[in-house]
Amino acid sequence: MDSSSIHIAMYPWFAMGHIIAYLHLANKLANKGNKISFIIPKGTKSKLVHFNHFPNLITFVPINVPHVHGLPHGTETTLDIPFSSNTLLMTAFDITQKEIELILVEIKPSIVFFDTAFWLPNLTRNLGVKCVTVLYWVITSPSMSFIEYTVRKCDGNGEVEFPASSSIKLHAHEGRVVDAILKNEFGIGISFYERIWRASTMADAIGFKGCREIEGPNADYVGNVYRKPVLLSGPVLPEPQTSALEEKWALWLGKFKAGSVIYVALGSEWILQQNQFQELVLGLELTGFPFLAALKPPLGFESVEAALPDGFKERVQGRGIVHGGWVQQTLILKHPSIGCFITHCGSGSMIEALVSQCQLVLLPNIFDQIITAKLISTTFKAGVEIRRGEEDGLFSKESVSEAVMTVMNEESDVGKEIKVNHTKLRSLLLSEDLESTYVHCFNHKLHELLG
Ligand SMILES: C[C@@H]1O[C@H](OP(=O)(O)OP(=O)(O)OC[C@H]2O[C@@H](n3ccc(=O)[nH]c3=O)[C@H](O)[C@@H]2O)[C@H](O)[C@H](O)[C@H]1O
Repeated sequence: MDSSSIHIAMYPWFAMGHIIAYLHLANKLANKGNKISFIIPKGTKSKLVHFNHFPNLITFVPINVPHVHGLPHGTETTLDIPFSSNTLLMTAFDITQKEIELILVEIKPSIVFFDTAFWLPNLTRNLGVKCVTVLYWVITSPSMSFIEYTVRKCDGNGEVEFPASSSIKLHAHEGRVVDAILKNEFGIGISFYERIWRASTMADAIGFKGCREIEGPNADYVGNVYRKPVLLSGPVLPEPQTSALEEKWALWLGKFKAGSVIYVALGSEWILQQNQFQELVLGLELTGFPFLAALKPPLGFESVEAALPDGFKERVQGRGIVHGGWVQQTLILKHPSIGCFITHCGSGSMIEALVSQCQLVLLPNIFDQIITAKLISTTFKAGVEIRRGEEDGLFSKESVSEAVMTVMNEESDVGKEIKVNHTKLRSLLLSEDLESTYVHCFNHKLHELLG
């Protein structure tokens, strides 16, 4: 490798949303001539190869996911388990410390990117070579700064000025989700926030997927709180996929007029309870629009078909599909028939949503998605949240239908406003030099970290 090239190792949390986002970043950094060693569970590589655009510069390093009591055998990522089991997978993730140390000693990277492995920086102290660690969050900086401010506001030592743009008001049910981040165990004997705090304290620098033009000074706030250098990679837009949309979806979507189909996907982790699953699909039926919902079967069900309301499949025959498996989301969002995307606001899906031409309906689940939904719906008015119960956070078929009809009625003031504001964000993200400038500066800062 020439002197301008860096050997970077990456070890993201075992969630497809993190792994895919890291691989998108790996492509951008490989495009700058860097060599990437991408450490992932051995069976997960097959799901990723078509995302890898620089096979000679990005090497997948397979590891075994240790078995932890309570985890189904063969579990590798959060895609394989209900959200409630994520803490067990995080325990397995923490047990990989020894294997990770052996890998790092062998490959001797100059920089390691990580996100929840708070113990990783310590492993790099004994490699015999200078090795810098970057805590790289794919969770948005407004979400992280909100959490940090919430903790400090409670501690009464919010000495660092909090970005006013993020003064976000949460509903009662949302507040409980945020509290869970601070209190619930995520891996043995440690909360998710404690994990964030240790990782942020131990890392040499803190990176974010995002840009100040959208997220404001939130990344700088987090850097100030931890007194660490902050690196922003920009939005890290997915490289065009090398594969084509599966024929069955291309043919089915091709039956409908442009902009008329609702696409629903809630990321790789969210498994709805049956009652909410049914309210969601009944809400789609109520809209009268064609729809494609890619959802995981509700808890306790082997298939989405088994969980559908009575008579639903017959009523929507030819107009609506509820699919229980993985779909090529970025390619579906590009299809001209898709006019509305109901998204859970995961950071990967949100970027894909913003660069799409769909109207956006927002249905967040976990804490960072809640903050992202507020940013898009309230700050930018580029999407509409589905109304939910203040205390229980439940939505109804009526509230699903109401949100879709609001954005799909482009004659209405709200529909027009959403479209105009979304187009502004899309133009910003796709503007000629935004991403290239961020990636160039990010790469330059990595060199600066190496001294
Ligand atoms: C960072 C963190 O990752 C988590 O991952 P999750 O999978 O839920 O969501 P995304 O970030 O949208 O990631 C999901 C990724 O999987 C892709 N996809 C998903 C479903 C499908 O059927 N086909 C696909 O191609 C999608 O295109 C996206 O790139 C949490 O959300 C968290 O809130 C988020 O901030």
